[in-house]
Amino acid sequence: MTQHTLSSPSADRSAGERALRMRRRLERLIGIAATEGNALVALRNGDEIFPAMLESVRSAEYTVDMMTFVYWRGDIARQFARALAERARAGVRVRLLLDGFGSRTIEKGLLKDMREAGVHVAWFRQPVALSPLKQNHRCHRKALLVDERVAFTGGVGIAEEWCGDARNEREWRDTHVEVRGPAVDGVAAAFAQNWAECSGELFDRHDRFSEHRPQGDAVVQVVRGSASFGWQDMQTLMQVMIESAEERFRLTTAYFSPDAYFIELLCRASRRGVEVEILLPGPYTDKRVCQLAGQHFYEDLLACGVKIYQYQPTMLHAKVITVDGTAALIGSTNFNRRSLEHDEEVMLAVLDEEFTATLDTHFDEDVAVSEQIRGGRWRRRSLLQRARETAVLPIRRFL
Ligand SMILES: O=P(O)(O)OC[C@H](O)CO
Repeated sequence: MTQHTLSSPSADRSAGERALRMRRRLERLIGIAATEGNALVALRNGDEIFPAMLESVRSAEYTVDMMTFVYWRGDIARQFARALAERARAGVRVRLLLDGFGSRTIEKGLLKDMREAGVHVAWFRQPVALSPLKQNHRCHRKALLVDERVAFTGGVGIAEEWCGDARNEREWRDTHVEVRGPAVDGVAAAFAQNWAECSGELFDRHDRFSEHRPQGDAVVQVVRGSASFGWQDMQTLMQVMIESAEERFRLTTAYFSPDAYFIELLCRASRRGVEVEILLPGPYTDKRVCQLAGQHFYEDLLACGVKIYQYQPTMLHAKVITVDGTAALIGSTNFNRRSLEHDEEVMLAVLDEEFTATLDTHFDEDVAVSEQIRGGRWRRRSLLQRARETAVLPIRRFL
């Protein structure tokens, strides 16, 4: 396992200044104020994530808003449907927003049961009868909001693949976060934006617009990515994080296929002395085409000194970044062009050393069961592998 320390006296002295600089860069370039007084809990893998989410739903007294890209099958899909339906029957306003592509294999019986119980279900851009221009823009946000006081976001989809504790290839590795405090509003706004498009309603009498009391010490900015042409806030967020790194930039992503611009930003960071570490899926990946598109850049990255690890036990689906032990990103955004340019996303930028340290510990533990890609060996990869990397190039802007 690689051990890292960031605790030189000068680093300690400047941690607060670095956080403030990062905060001001993000606030002025994205135009959304960060909030203070948030409490966050990092949840690792289905065994921690799903019980926390379900318990929260079951405790709802007023409102439950849930949006997901993936709602597939399995017992966990039925547990969520039952919990949402039960709350709707109890008089809670329950709204469920499903992406028309990502959730197309949901059991129709569950939809029927939820609707009969009073759950408001809406589809985000179902491919049937949708303009081809909109087909490519998916709702990739994952959010659960309960009673305006707690929000969850991260990488998890509702399907049996995410159950368990990453013990084998049937249990995916993922990270979610539970947040309380004023940052809940940012996640709520991400839900409201997509719900309004799909249902025609923005809010109703169940929304209390209650005030938030401080819940903790974390400073959080909630950044929304929205599908459109041109430069996106999500790209600004990534660029600021990379360019603000002074000592260490760590990226965990399920799908790594950015454009050449972001590869160059990573290389530049490494060249100026930042330890850049990238943790990606290995032998178990559900989208080999994305992996190949990213592998096309491995040689360039390795040549600049970037460290690349491939996770061995199962599919790695988390979307987490940490910078200098000071700041962290967590949410729905992959480090690919689909997330940075095409889809609706939501990401928390967290300025909190304790929370960042927890995610760094997860990173260390994941690296311990990963294989590092070595430059010499990678350069000797097979012609077939090289041909496959080249073959996916024409479609990489959609990955
Ligand atoms: O797009 P993500 O990162 O939510 O992952 C879900 C995948 O599409 C599953 O194939």
